[in-house]
Amino acid sequence: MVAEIINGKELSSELKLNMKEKVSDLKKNKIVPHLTVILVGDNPASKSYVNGKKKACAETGISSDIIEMADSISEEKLLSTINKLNQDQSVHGILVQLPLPDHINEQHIIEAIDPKKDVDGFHPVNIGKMMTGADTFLPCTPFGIVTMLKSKDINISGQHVVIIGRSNIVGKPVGQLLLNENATVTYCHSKTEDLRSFTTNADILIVAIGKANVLTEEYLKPGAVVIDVGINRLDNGRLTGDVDFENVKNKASFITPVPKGVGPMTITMLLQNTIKAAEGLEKQ
Ligand SMILES: Nc1nc(=O)c2c([nH]1)NC[C@@H]1CN(c3ccc(C(=O)N[C@@H](CCC(=O)O)C(=O)O)cc3)C=[N+]21
Repeated sequence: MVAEIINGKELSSELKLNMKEKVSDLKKNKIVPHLTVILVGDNPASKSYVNGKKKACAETGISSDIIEMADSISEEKLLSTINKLNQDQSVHGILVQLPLPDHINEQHIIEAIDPKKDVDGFHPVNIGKMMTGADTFLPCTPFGIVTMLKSKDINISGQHVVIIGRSNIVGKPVGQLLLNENATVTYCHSKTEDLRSFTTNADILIVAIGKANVLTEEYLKPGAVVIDVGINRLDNGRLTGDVDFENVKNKASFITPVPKGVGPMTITMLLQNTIKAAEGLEKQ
């Protein structure tokens, strides 16, 4: 068996066509969806991701701006910038690019963003709503993963999903979203003993380890769906996931590539959330 590839870049292009229409409808009603991204410091990876977001906004007609701040900025200054954006009626979505410098408390920053403008879906209010299955901004990477599975009509209900990774932005919320879809969810992480005993029972395996090419075929049940959330830059400049794609592709039924997998879907779901913010949550 050769796994079918779930191409996140192509799916993103299709979804963006739809979004473009929604944006032009909003513009007819004099609403121009606007995303403001705050970028602190000059981490090259962060800069490149932020540019990707800006480009994707432009493709769909969403207006965006980037506020760049020095690495040495104080937490107070960043908080006051967020406060101004919270008050600004023309700004629908606010995204503070993570990670932040060590002297800034990320949780303080996330909690300062108006939950109605929290297009990352990281605010505790939105996380709480997500857990209860209420309508809210879903965190972009988990939302993208669920959208990819549904695009291929992959059954989630009753399936055993195993997640490797328990971060607040990927592992934990993707488990909640899939639980809401009636999956049976197992969380594994760096302290898990005998990882293979769990992963070889997974119908859907979500890999967010943060190490290049470490997930090989002996961790898989034949026919499993493999979602690779990793983005690792190799010394030769190439991007690769946490999954050893070539090694796994003959044992899985579906697999997401890196690049052109989960990454582009993360950005596309950010656009979707920004449109939702512009439409106003209560209207949905
Ligand atoms: N507040 C916040 N929200 C985020 O959503 C957020 C963040 N901080 N910090 C960093 C991570 C990472 N992230 C990616 C988005 C798109 C690609 C992406 O499009 N990747 C392309 C390749 C891009 C390239 O070539 O560099 C791909 O996989 O095909 C990757 C990574 C969003 N993040």
